[in-house]
Amino acid sequence: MAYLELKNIRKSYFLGKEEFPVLKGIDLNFDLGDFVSILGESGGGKSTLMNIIGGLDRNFSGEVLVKGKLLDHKQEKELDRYRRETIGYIYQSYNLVSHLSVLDNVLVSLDMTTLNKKERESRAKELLQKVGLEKQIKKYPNQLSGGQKQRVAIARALASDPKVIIADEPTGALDAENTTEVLELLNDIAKEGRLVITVTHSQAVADAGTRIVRLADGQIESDERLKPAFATTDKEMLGSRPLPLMASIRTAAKHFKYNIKHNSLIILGTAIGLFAVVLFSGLGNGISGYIGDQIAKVANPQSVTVSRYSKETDGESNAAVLLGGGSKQAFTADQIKQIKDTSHVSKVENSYSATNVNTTYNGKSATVTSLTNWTSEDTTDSIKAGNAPKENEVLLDETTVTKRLGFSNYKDAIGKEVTMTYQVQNGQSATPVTFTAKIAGVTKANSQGIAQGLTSTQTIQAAMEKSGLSTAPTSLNLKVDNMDNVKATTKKIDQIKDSSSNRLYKTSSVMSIIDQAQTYVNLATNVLATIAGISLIVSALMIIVTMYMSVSARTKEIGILRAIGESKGDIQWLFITESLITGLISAIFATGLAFLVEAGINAALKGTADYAFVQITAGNVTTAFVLAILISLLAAMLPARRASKLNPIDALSAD
Ligand SMILES: Nc1ncnc2c1ncn2[C@@H]1O[C@H](COP(=O)(O)OP(=O)(O)OP(=O)(O)O)[C@@H](O)[C@H]1O
Repeated sequence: MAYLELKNIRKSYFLGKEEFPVLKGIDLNFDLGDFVSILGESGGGKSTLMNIIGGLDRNFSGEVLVKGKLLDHKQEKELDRYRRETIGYIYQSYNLVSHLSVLDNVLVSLDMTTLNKKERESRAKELLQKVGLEKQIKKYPNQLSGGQKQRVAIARALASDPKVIIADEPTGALDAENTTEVLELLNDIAKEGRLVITVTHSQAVADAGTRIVRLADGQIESDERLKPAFATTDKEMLGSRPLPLMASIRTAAKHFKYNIKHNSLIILGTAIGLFAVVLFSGLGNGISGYIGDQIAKVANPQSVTVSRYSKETDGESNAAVLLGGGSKQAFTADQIKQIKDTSHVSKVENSYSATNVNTTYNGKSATVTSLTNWTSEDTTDSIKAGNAPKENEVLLDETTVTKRLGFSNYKDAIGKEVTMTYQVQNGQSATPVTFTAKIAGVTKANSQGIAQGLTSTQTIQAAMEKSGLSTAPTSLNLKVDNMDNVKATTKKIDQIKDSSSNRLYKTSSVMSIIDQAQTYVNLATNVLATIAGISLIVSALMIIVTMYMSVSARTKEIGILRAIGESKGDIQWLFITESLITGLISAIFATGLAFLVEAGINAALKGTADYAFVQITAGNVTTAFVLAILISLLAAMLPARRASKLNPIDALSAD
C-alpha cells in the first residue's frame, strides 16, 4: 500500500459562473523514500495539486488517502493536524517569518511537537547545522542570502519530523551552486525514508529525483521512475501536539519586541488615558477622604442626634421647645427603649440644651448662648483648665469667664459658683429654670464668639424637676457601633412608624454631611474619569487600526503558520495576545506613572495640609488593568477574526 494515494482529484476555479477546470481527475500513488518531481507547463495546476496534497486546499473533489486512511478534507481540524504531523513545506520564495530569527523560524514548527524546551532548541540547532547555518542562527531572514533562506526553510520543514516534504519550486530563485546544494539536501531527506514531492520547471532538477510525474492539461501525461525509492525505516517519528497557548504568547511577544518603536506609541496613547483615569480616581478618593476627615475632626461621625419627627415643622424640631419636657416633641421611655433596641445602636443618652442662659457671679452677669449637657460625645480636648462637669458643676468658655464674669485669669474661675437661669417655653407660658453650679473647668473660646456652657446631665435634670418640668428629652444622642453602620442605622430609625403609620423620629449626623460632600466629589471625579475614559476609546480605535494594519502586513506570516499546522484559533490567539501584551504594558506604565505623580502631589501639598490628597487604591489599579484588558481584547477581536479567517493559500500568495 502506498503511503499517499490520490484518487480522481478534480479541481476547478470559478470566475463568476464560468468554470475553469485545472485538475481533471488525477490518480497518483506516492511511497516513502521517493523523491518525486512534478513537471508541467506553467499554469498547468502543479501548485494547485501540491496545495491539495499538502492539506491547504479543501475545495476539491476526489480522495486523498494517507496510509490507506481517507483524509476528510471537509474537517478543518483534521487538516490542521495532517499539516502539523505529516507535511513539511518548502517554497520558492522561502516564506520565512521576517520578525523571527533563523532559530525562531525553525522553533515555530517545533512548538507543535512534544519535545521539551531544551530538546526543541537542540533539535533546531542540529537541523540548522545540518543545512550549514549554525553560525547564522541569530540573524533575521533579511540578513540572509537566497540560498541561506532556502536552507532555513528546509530546516523548518524538517523540524516537526514530517513524513512528507512538499517543495514548490524550491530552487526557482537560486543560482546553480545553491540549487545543487538544495537538491542534495532534498535527496538526503528522501534517503531518510521520507517522501519528497517537488514541483519544478527544470528538467535538471527533476533528474535529481527518483521519479518524474508530468502534468498536462490537468491530467497525468507520464509517470517515469528514474531510480528505485530509498529504503524506509521504521524509526519512530516525533510526537505532535496542538500549539500551546504559551507558544502563541511567545511569538506575539517576539513580534511585539520586533515592532517596539511602533508599539511604544500605542502604549503611550493607551497609557495616557489609563493614567488619567487612575489619577483622577485617586484624587477623588483623597479629596473625599480629606472632607470626611475634616468633618470627623469636629464631630464624631458615629454619633447621631435623634429628635421627634413633627409634620407641622416639616421634621424640624423647634429650638424654643427643646427643653419643654412633656411636649409633643419629647421622647417617652418606650420610645427611648425602642431606639436603644435598634441594632447597631451601642449607647443612647438624653440630650438637653438651653439657649440664652443668664449666668451670674458676684454681681456680674453673662449670657451663655448655648448650654448643653455633657455626653460621651464631648471630649476633654476643648478643656483648657479643669475637668469635665460632674453633679452641680458647669464648664464655661474662656471669653465668658474673663470678659463677662470678670476673672482676670480664666484659671481663677475654677471652683467658683455661678447661678444659671433660663426660660423654657411651654405652650403659651414660659417657665424659668434656675440652678447653681460650680465652675469645673474652662473651655477654649469659641471661634465665632458664641458663649457656650456644658453641665452634667443630672444637674440639668434636677433643675428641670425643681421647676416642675418633665425631664423627658426632646433630643437623644446615640452612638452607632461602627462607622459603616451609621447610614443603615439612621435610615432604620427614620423609618420607624407608630401604629397609625406616622413617622416618629428624625435623625441627623455628620455622616450625612460627609456623605453629601462625598457625593459631589464623586460626581466631579466621575466626570473627570469619564473624560479620561473617552481618550481610552481613542486608544481602542488606535489599537484596532494598528491591528488591522498588522493583519494586512502579516498576511503571509499567517499563511506560513497555517501551512505548518497552526489552526484558525492559534492565529486568533496570536493577535489577541499581542494586543493584550500592549494593553497590559500600558496599564503597568499608566499605574506606575500615576503612583509617581501621586507621590509628587502628596509631597508638594504636605506643607498645605498633612494629608494625602491623592489616594490610589487597589481598586483603582484593578480598574485600570480591567479596562486595559477589555480595550485590548475588544480591539483585537475583529482583526484577529479576520486574520484567522484568511484562506491559507491566499495568505501565502500575499506580497
Ligand atoms: N485562486 C485562483 N483563482 C482563479 N484561478 C486560479 C487561482 N489559482 C490558480 N488559478 C489558475 O489555475 C491554474 C493553475 O494554477 P497553478 O498555480 O496550480 O499552476 P502551476 O502549474 O503551479 O503554474 P506555475 O508553474 O506557473 O507556478 C492557472 O491557470 C491559474 O491561473
